[in-house]
Amino acid sequence: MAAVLEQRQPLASAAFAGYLADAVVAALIDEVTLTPKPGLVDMRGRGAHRDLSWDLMCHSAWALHPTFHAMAVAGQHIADPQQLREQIGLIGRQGEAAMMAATGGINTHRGAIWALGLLVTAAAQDRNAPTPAAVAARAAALACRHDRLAPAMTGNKGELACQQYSVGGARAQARAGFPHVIWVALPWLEHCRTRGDDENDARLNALLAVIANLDDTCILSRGGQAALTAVQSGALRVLIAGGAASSHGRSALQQFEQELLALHVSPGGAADLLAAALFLDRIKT
Ligand SMILES: CC(C)(COP(=O)(O)OP(=O)(O)OC[C@H]1O[C@@H](n2cnc3c(N)ncnc32)[C@H](O[C@H]2O[C@H](COP(=O)(O)OP(=O)(O)OP(=O)(O)O)[C@@H](O)[C@H]2O)[C@@H]1O)[C@@H](O)C(=O)NCCC(=O)NCCS
Ligand SMILES: Nc1ncnc2[nH]cnc12
Repeated sequence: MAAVLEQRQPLASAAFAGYLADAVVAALIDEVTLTPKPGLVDMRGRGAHRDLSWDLMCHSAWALHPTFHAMAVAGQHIADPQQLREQIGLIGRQGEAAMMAATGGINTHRGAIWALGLLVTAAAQDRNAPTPAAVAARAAALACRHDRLAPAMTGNKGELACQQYSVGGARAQARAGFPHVIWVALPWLEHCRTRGDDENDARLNALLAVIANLDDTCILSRGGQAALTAVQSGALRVLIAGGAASSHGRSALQQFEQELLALHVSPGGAADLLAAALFLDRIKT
């Protein structure tokens, strides 16, 4: 019996890493497929983006499966937290290169690789504690460690926006334990499901609640502080009007979408955090 268990243990652990990577890809596809999303790529079209499409986002999500799988395996097998942080940093940068190769140089999921990469690693670290808060806390501990192998500056638009507008961006969100996932998106999902919204509307309302509260560097880098303030209050207006499940909320949502298109901005960071919430929701027990 002991010999059988010894043989089965590694198999079960390999299957768990595969399950987690599948769950990340499913969450990314659920996010991009959610329709209608203001300013973002969805089943209707490319929102405020010229170079993205639903097909490309799905292709990119699948191309990242090996990246998320490798991170989950690292989370299972590397006990030293500093070594783990640096290993997933390497895997993450290789994942960004794989994403660019798959999309012909278009940034589809850089923010998602970061957020979901940390979360999938943290989920794999302890399969007995898959609650959203526990996974997010472990992910935050990893994000807080300094990756000595990372370039000092990325030169990315997000980093520049953080400096210019004094916001924390994707890094601070992770280091704080994903507050917009744990305290905004997941409670909104739960609240909307409980009051009887259908799943699509519950997800849309969760997204709007994140948009209303997030310093999204995607919006800042394209439209500056004025655009961010307009977008945050536009999302709040939709929720106050009753949200996506109500007729007033639906008209407010249409108006909000027109505002985003006119400003030519897109809440890409909020979309990543919705995907993170959908991942944690999928794996929780
Ligand atoms: C830490 C990194 C994420 C690097 O971050 P940095 O800030 O240096 O640069 P960006 O890559 O520009 O920004 C980070 C992306 O994170 C998303 N995001 C934005 N605001 C927030 C927020 N407040 N909280 C959480 N997440 C946020 C967002 O991602 C989405 O938008 C992307 C498209 O954005 P962009 O290219 O600006 O816009 P386009 O419309 O494409 O450009 P134009 O059309 O205008 O030209 C898309 O990818 C979404 O995912 C931000 O873009 C991280 O990359 C890093 O350091 N990695 C190193 C590897 C590592 O350590 N990994 C650890 C293990 S996972
Ligand atoms: N649906 C989406 N549209 C545009 N950018 C995104 N980044 C992550 N998800 C996105």
